Amino acid sequence: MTSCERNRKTTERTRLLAERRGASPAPLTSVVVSAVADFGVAPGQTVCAYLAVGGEPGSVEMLDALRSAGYRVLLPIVVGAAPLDWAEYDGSLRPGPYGLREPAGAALGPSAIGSAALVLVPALAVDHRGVRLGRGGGHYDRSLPMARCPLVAVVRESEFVPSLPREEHDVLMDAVLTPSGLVRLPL
Ligand SMILES: Nc1nc2c(c(=O)[nH]1)N(C=O)[C@@H](CNc1ccc(C(=O)N[C@@H](CCC(=O)O)C(=O)O)cc1)CN2
Ligand SMILES: Nc1ncnc2c1ncn2[C@@H]1O[C@H](COP(=O)(O)OP(=O)(O)OP(=O)(O)O)[C@@H](O)[C@H]1O
Repeated sequence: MTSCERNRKTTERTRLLAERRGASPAPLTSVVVSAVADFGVAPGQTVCAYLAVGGEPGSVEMLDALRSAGYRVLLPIVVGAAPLDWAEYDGSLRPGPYGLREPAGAALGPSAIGSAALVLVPALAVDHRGVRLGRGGGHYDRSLPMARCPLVAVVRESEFVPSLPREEHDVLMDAVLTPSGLVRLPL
């Protein structure tokens, strides 16, 4: 990856974050439950999810819908530049860094992502090959290699784009979920 391509990532991030500031909320409830079922994940199995911030699609209602459908829901905990830690979402949350809210339950360790049957990955954009653009901390790139299940990026329709700059550490997504539904990748 050249510094020119790295700059492209930064430019894309700035553009996408600005677009999100004017976007209408996308709480995603039933479409998420359908997508998880579409991958054959059964009630009782574990789904790694996230608590939406800064205009991301998703919501607390999305997490509650997954729990109501019988899934065990894990949420990420940021621990500096280490891989993400995880804890079960039991309905209680507490403030975390970057304006995030985090699960209040006991931390399970970074390897807990290995117990997931599906990971919902927050993203600013994803391309037709499955290349994901995140917020630039590398948190998911350090954690996703420990997952052994489908990885589903969650974005708005306009954030599902033909091509994004790709670095060697970027982990490819298996599918993209938008408010319109699930698309398997690569296209
Ligand atoms: N929902 C969510 N959780 C996540 C991520 C993410 O992208 N989305 N991350 C992906 O790696 C990690 C945390 N990284 C993050 C980095 C920056 C900001 C951020 O810019 N926050 C805004 C505040 C947004 C708000 O208050 O609405 C800010 O600090 O200005 C958020 C998360 C782990 N958890
Ligand atoms: N597996 C990894 N091990 C160590 N460093 C990594 C790894 N993956 C990414 N990084 C570092 O993290 C930084 C940000 O990477 P990148 O721009 O791909 O983040 P991102 O995917 O947009 O962010 P996030 O995953 O937090 O949403 C880069 O400096 C990169 O070198």
